Amino acid sequence: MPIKTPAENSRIATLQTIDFKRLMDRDVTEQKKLLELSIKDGFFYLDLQGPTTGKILEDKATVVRVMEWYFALPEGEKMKDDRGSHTHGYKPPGTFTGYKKGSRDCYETLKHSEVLPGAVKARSELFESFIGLSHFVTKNAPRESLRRIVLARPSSIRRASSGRQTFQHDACPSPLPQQGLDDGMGYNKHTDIGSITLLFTEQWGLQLQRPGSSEWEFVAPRDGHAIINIGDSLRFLSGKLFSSCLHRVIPVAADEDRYSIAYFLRPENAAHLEDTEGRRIKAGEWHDQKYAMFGESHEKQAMSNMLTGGMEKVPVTA
Ligand SMILES: O=C(O)CCC(=O)C(=O)O
Ligand SMILES: [Fe+2]
Repeated sequence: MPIKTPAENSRIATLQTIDFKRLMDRDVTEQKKLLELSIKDGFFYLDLQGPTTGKILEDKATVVRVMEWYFALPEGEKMKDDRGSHTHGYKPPGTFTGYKKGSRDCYETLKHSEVLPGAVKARSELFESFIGLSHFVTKNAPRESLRRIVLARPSSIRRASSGRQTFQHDACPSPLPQQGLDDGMGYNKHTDIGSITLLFTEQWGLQLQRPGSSEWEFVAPRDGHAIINIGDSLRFLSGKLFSSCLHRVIPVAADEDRYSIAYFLRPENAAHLEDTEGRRIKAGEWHDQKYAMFGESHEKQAMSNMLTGGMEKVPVTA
């Protein structure tokens, strides 16, 4: 089935690409580019084509097929994996706010951090391989390069980190054709909590707002590439040098469900951060408080900088 694209007059983000292999080879030009992009955009493509990383792309395609099967299960089946947790298990749609004021999200997720959720245990070999590769890709290339370059601020970037894989499905609610696309709920604007997010999606829907801009731009899905974005924790650890770019997901087609896979690399819970308000806070506390905020009303969210990581106030960089 052809992939649905946004309306013709939509803005599409022009994002730069980092080559994974060059980063692994410690190519200084690529490291410099990564640093510049982390400061200016906080969002870029990661080219994963080639013999070293081909397996992650192969695994990803299979994982998407398993997700199509999983998310089509009856709600009661999926709820068996609901742990009421932000780090593992199933999260039903409507737990968070949607992108439109007053709406709830249409996003259901299956999260894995230590133990594979019951429903996908039978595919443990596939999931373990994919998760291991995601950790390798985020930790050994972007994070290591940033750490090496920002040696003037080595403190917490050097800390151990952990990761979590999230399998996501933006469900097309069944009465949507009657409601019209505008009522679709997507995923409300936010910055990511952790250090680095590795995102795979074959479909449109993701939008970003460049630091300092108020325009939403679509991020085009690109074969052979992951989308990387810097999260709040790494921005805080860099002394707010890096950008944790604001993004959201909106429905693009009334009759199309959307799938994405995110690997969230984050600092260990005990790492010290200084947040948007200058508060000293541990990474684990920032994680828990921000996740709680995702569930609050739009009014309450608007009263704090937490969801947007303070990025709405960052002036445009040249
Ligand atoms: O589904 C997507 O493309 C992005 C999801 C996202 O922003 C998130 O899970 O933090
Ligand atoms: Fe996100």
